Amino acid sequence: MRIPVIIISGFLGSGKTTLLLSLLKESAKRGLTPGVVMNELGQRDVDGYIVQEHTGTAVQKLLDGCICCSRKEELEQALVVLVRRRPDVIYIELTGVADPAEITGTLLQPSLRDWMAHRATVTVVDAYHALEYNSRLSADKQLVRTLRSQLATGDVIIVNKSDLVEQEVLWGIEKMIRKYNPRSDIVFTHYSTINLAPLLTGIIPKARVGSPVQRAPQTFTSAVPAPVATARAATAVSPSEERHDPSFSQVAAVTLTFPAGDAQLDSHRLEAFFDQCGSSLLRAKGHVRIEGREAVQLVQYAGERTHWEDSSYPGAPYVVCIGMNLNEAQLDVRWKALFG
Ligand SMILES: Nc1nc2c(ncn2[C@@H]2O[C@H](COP(=O)(O)OP(=O)(O)OP(=O)(O)O)[C@@H](O)[C@H]2O)c(=O)[nH]1
Repeated sequence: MRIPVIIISGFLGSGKTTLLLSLLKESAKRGLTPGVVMNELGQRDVDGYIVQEHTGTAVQKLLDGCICCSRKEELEQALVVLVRRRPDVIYIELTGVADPAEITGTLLQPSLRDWMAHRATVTVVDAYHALEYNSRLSADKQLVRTLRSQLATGDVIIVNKSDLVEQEVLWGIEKMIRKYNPRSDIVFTHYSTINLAPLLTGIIPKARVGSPVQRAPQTFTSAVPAPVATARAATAVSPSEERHDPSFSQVAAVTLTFPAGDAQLDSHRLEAFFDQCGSSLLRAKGHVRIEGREAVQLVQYAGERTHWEDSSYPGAPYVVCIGMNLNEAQLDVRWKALFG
């Protein structure tokens, strides 16, 4: 039986990793061994660390560029490696600027097509920004096309962060989605909480192949799932080589590091730093040391909001900023001033 592949697509900060974490927890609950491929625009593996920290799942990481166009061979190689481990299901989380149609094409390569089969593409939409992105990103025609393709190719479209908008906005988003995709399931969520059963129905652990397939409800309408225990699996990390390919579209990532020593940041100043970047900053994330806080902080800036969380990240602190036409030199000057 070919390994089912679920592709998670959606723009920057929409809630893809949040969905992946739910899928991994649900997989653990079902006794499934998942294989995970994650792609990051930046050089640092922020999301991969989050996944390992929360679920202990082995992750194939492809950093510093988008696998959708220029780096398809790397995805193919990563999948070939994964297949050898015989996972029950494979999840591929794309960068926010990747076109999922390109990835389904890769799955049909001779080296892969006998081993895996595309099961579904789930596209996550950020309800807070969905309606304004068309105009905000209009200077980047390639990106606008990609965002439309993310909608057009989604078998399931999750309109996430619905807690941040009014009902009328959700209706507007539904109308926009239907323009590009008349057939997908559309689910309105917060924290990407959907009924995962339709995605995972029929996928059974290898050890149980031959036993009857469990029936599951066929609707995506979700209730909040009960907390589940997550299995700690062996962690296999494949850091990518340092590469400097241009990102797909005009969106690019800049990595900012801390000065040597025990430098710490003031959390309010870091939030102001993000805010002052204006609309050119689409996403920022990293692991930082913050004054007055014992634990390393995972900082996430998405949708003009900054979220903080304790982390056990052991490495050198950093922040990855992702945006359109970011002025790297200016950013660097402002960043250094934070430590003054
Ligand atoms: N208010 C709110 N925040 C959310 C929701 N879903 C996710 N977030 C937060 O939004 C931020 C981005 O979520 P991620 O799941 O990392 O988004 P992503 O699409 O994986 O981001 P990138 O891979 O960096 O593009 C995190 O701080 C999440 O906690 C939601 O429904 N409501």
